[in-house]
Amino acid sequence: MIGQGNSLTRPQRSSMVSKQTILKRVTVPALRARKGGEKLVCLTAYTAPMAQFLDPLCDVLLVGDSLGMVVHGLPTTVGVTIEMMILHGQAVMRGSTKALVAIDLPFGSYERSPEQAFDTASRILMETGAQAVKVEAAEGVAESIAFLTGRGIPVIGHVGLRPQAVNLDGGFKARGRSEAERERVLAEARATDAAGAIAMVVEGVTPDLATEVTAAVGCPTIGIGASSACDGQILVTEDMLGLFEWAPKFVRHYADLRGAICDAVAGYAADVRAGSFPGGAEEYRLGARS
Ligand SMILES: Nc1nc(=O)c2c([nH]1)NC[C@@H]1CN(c3ccc(C(=O)N[C@@H](CCC(=O)O)C(=O)O)cc3)CN21
Ligand SMILES: CC(C)C(=O)C(=O)O
Ligand SMILES: [Mg+2]
Repeated sequence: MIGQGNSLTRPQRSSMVSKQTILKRVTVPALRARKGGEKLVCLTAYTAPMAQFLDPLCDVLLVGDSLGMVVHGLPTTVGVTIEMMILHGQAVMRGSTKALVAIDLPFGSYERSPEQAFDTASRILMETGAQAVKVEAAEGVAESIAFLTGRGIPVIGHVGLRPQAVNLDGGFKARGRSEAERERVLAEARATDAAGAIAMVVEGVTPDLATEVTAAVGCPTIGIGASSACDGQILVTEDMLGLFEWAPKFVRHYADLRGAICDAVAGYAADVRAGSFPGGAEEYRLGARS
């Protein structure tokens, strides 16, 4: 009954989903329509302020499970939890209005069965308001993609280098350098597409394999370390900004924010030690209001 719960008795403008709220974001059909057309611009986002910067410039914001490594200092993405994805997903939704927001299902939260995948995906969409989830799509996961799609949940696939399989692969290894591998990635991509995925990330593959995958599937491909043959590109934002301590070979650095931060902090430290910060402009005065 409306009016029973505290959260509904005093509606907050920002959290009430109006017709406009959903319509002003990039929609799933609009995303799908970009196949072979204008390139899709995608980046990861984990926080509200970063989402605010990126939202006007991007088609898709991905709350990637890379946040475990980039923000939480984990060695791989295997330790990321559903709760972490929800907390960061909520922050990104608060900081964005226009981009389609998709959230990675973390390791262990979807692989067992279509039912497990549905429970996790529906919970994540319900608690964040995001539009889509992303799954790392080994061939066996295609059944779950179809199960979710058939029940109203848009799914983005992720083929090629699958970071959640790092323990099996013995590292983050590029794909498509042998014929057997090429066939496996192509099979994963075809199964993901046939299951109804709205798009798929293609990670860490050779340019000819990226070309072949992009031609073989009906949904847009979003490349990361997969050449310009894909229908769009994604990078981890902290990598392209030069904020993360290491970066894969496929990253281009568009800024050196580590350098900028170190310079800024060195300046602050020097001023504090010299007693020159705070100065007059940064002090409160008796009787004055500002
Ligand atoms: N900061 C960050 N950026 C990412 O792109 C990223 C994450 N974290 N975490 C999750 C996954 C892991 N990813 C990675 C991590 C390392 C390599 C890497 O070192 N690759 C080797 C390729 C080795 C080979 O040739 O097979 C490289 O030299 O780039 C690639 C992708 C991509 N994702
Ligand atoms: C790099 C993208 C595709 C990703 O899966 C992540 O950030 O977790
Ligand atoms: Mg991921």
